[in-house]
Amino acid sequence: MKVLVLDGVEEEGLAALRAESDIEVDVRSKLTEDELVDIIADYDGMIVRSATKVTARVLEQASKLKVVGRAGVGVDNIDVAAATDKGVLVVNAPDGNTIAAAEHTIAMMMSLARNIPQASNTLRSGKWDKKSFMGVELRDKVLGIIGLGRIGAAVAKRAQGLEMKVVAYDPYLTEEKAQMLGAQLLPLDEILKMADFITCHIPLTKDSKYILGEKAFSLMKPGVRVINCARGGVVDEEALYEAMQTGKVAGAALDVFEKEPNTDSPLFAFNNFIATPHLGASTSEAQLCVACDVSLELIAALHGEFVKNAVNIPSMSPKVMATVKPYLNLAEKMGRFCAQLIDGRVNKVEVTYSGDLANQEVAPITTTLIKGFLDTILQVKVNFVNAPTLARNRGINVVQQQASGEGDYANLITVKAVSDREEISVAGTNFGKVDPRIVSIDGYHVDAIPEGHMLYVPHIDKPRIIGPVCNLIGAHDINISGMQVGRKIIGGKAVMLLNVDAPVPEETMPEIAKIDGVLSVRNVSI
Ligand SMILES: NC(=O)C1=CN([C@@H]2O[C@H](COP(=O)(O)OP(=O)(O)OC[C@H]3O[C@@H](n4cnc5c(N)ncnc54)[C@H](O)[C@@H]3O)[C@@H](O)[C@H]2O)C=CC1
Ligand SMILES: O=C(O)CCC(=O)C(=O)O
Repeated sequence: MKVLVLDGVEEEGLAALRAESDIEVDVRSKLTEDELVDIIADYDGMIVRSATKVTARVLEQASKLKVVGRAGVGVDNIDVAAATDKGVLVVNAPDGNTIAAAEHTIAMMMSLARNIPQASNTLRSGKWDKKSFMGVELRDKVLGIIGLGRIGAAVAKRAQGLEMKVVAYDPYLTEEKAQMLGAQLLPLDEILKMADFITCHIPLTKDSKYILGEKAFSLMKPGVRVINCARGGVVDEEALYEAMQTGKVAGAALDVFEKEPNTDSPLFAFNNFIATPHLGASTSEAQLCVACDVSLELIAALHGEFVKNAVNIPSMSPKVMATVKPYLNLAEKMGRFCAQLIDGRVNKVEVTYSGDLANQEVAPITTTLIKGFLDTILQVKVNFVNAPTLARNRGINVVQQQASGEGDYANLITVKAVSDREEISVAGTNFGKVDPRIVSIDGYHVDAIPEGHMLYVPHIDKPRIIGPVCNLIGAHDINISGMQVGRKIIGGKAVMLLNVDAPVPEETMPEIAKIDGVLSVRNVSI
């Protein structure tokens, strides 16, 4: 497998990736979109920082690509929706650069308070000017943090060490958590009115775009200082320009811009404006950390194992992972089995969990079952990433439910598939920890190992059915390795499920179907 590494990802952090015998690492300097489009079909994985744009056009050509890794937090340079549609996993490395970004924010705040970059420039140009650079202290000042996540929390902790009063706006955080971090949660408007320093630590979303815009600046306290080390577009640069022009804002520090790279912002005209070229994560420690983290995620993803920091599939704690893992094989096989049994356009797949699974986090099992189901009927590559979207796009309503009460099995997954022609149900369980079995089809008990080639023959429960079916299969020199028959009442409908060493030839199927008492016949391959 080949992994393309761009944007100067720290070389030392790629060691784990390079150590994998089946992975070849190809480090390139920056590529244009056209260059990327030309070569991307050769790669199974890629790693970027923030410079490379992984666009829908690039992904369109990425026929082998399984995973895009972001050595950092923000994935706004990756078209995640297009990746999801294509079944490409997107992973990030959200923890490694938290301290770097928080320290950069504190450095920006101190620089704003004490005019350090400007004073340094003046001195280097030969002027010993003390008068122009009167500063302010941080002690007892109010710091307003917008977004109290990983970085916001690390900034809060450091600001308290500087004896600042920390207030925060984060509508997705509980009061208790904010209290633990030593910050008082307040509505945004109140923060804007009271803060001496305001710093943003939120992703750029449709809700957060221009969160510091014209209205916000109008509410701010005169003499406020504003910092953005999160994402360009969170601060409206035109509105900031106006607020600096009027003197409302006493200083601003931006590490990130709406358009990057940005070397000619009108804001550069203000002496009380400080800028760095998206350096928040640029420490050797952070770069090593994110490169190591993302390399491990790529190794896991390329080997089909679970990743910790997936952006476009629900993330799973190690505890949930340990619980669901033994059932994924069973679920995928059940999905495949069901899809091959049902006729017509499927519009609903209902998955019910009981026994041990009744109280577990089962969503990943459902996704795997749907993956197995769709895999057998679609030409496109189906995986854990795009299975839910593909099901939705095909009008398949996936319902997941957990049964209450005791059942006959320690764990049981029941799938009911409904089409415009029929409805079928299949139940399966794991014997021991990882030994999958189909234990019921449409309520008929069986005990079949779902693997290899199988022949499903619903029939009437009467003599001279099983023998003739087996004779016809044997006449084709096909070995039968397992057989299950299930019925509800003597002489009623019954089902027969055979494990065979090769698929029964299609031309034999009508002969089997003609046997008196056979209701239908179907090959199933797992
Ligand atoms: N300048 C740089 O080099 C770096 C920038 N970043 C950026 O910093 C930002 C924060 O990163 P983390 O703290 O790791 O993320 P995080 O996900 O841990 O925290 C984000 C916080 O923002 C809150 N939030 C989301 N939308 C909000 C809104 N509209 N209003 C208020 N709060 C909102 C969330 O509830 C969450 O608590 C990201 O955009 C990331 O890309 C991260 C690392 C380096
Ligand atoms: O990789 C970088 O330099 C930028 C980091 C960043 O912006 C992020 O992690 O969101």
